[in-house]
Amino acid sequence: MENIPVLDFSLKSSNPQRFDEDLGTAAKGWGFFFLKNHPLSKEDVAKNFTLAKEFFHGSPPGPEHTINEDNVGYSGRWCEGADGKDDHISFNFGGKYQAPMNLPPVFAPHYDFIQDFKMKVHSLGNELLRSFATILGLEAEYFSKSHNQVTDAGLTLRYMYYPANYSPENGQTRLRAHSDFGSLTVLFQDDVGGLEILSPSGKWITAPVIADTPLINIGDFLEIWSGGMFKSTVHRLSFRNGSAERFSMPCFMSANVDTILKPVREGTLNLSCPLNDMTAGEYYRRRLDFLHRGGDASTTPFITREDQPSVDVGFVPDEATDV
Ligand SMILES: O=C(O)CCC(=O)C(=O)O
Ligand SMILES: [Fe+2]
Repeated sequence: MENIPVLDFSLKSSNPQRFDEDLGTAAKGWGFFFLKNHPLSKEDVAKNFTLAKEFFHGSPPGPEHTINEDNVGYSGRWCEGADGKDDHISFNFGGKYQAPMNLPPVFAPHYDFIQDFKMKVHSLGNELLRSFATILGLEAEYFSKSHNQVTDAGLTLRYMYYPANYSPENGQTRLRAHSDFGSLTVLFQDDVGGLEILSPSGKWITAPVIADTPLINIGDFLEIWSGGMFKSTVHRLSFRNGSAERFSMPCFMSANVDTILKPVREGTLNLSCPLNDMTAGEYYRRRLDFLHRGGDASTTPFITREDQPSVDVGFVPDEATDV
């Protein structure tokens, strides 16, 4: 039985070398890990879920799609992907700051709270980026200095809702197989669970839910910078977990828009992706266009690795195993 690693963030101060070793093993193997003893408060996380619930229960699921190019706004049911068939709804608070008066009434009074929470998740992400740089033999600030939350791309907070009475006949998936296209993702989920992850041996595994313990995964940028050493692992949600509604909150950390996407060491890229020194901003924009604005798959950068299926362009229907 394969298990997703659980890392202890308290080691980062008490035994940093051990923490970095564990992080390196997790990043090279699964590309996913749980993080216990992290600095984000239960109360803050719970408040975000309360806001998300109030918003999604209050506005009827519909096809409206108002998400803008800064990744801010509402993305309606069956709207995402080239064929628009994934069954979920989301509200994104993109990296750039948004004026509170443009927010839906449920969120507007909590503008400061949401911005503050994004800053806290971003600080945690930067701590992890310092470890990733150290693991690669780079100065600790190598990655974190190109991740600015206030002046640049920063962190996108996404509230996600998977309705209970979903309709597989309308779409095939709740969330199709994909890799995340930023630097790293911090995912909070409710106790329904159901996220499926492609394991190092190529099996779909349903991730367990561990209370107060976010799941963190490597995104495409870190995979590229590390020359493919750290894995940006494919994950999905399919229609096999009963009919319970589900809420989740992924937080996507991205790099400053002008950061070049190429391996930190010349000639080490062991994955395939049409990059040509593309910037992080351009990569992100093209993947967002594909997701939200019917972008052309042939001009969208997707990573392919020998051990992972081609992603974002269809459903991979084989069953997952619970762990
Ligand atoms: O809802 C989830 O648990 C996963 C969300 C996710 O993978 C994404 O939005 O990229
Ligand atoms: Fe994802």
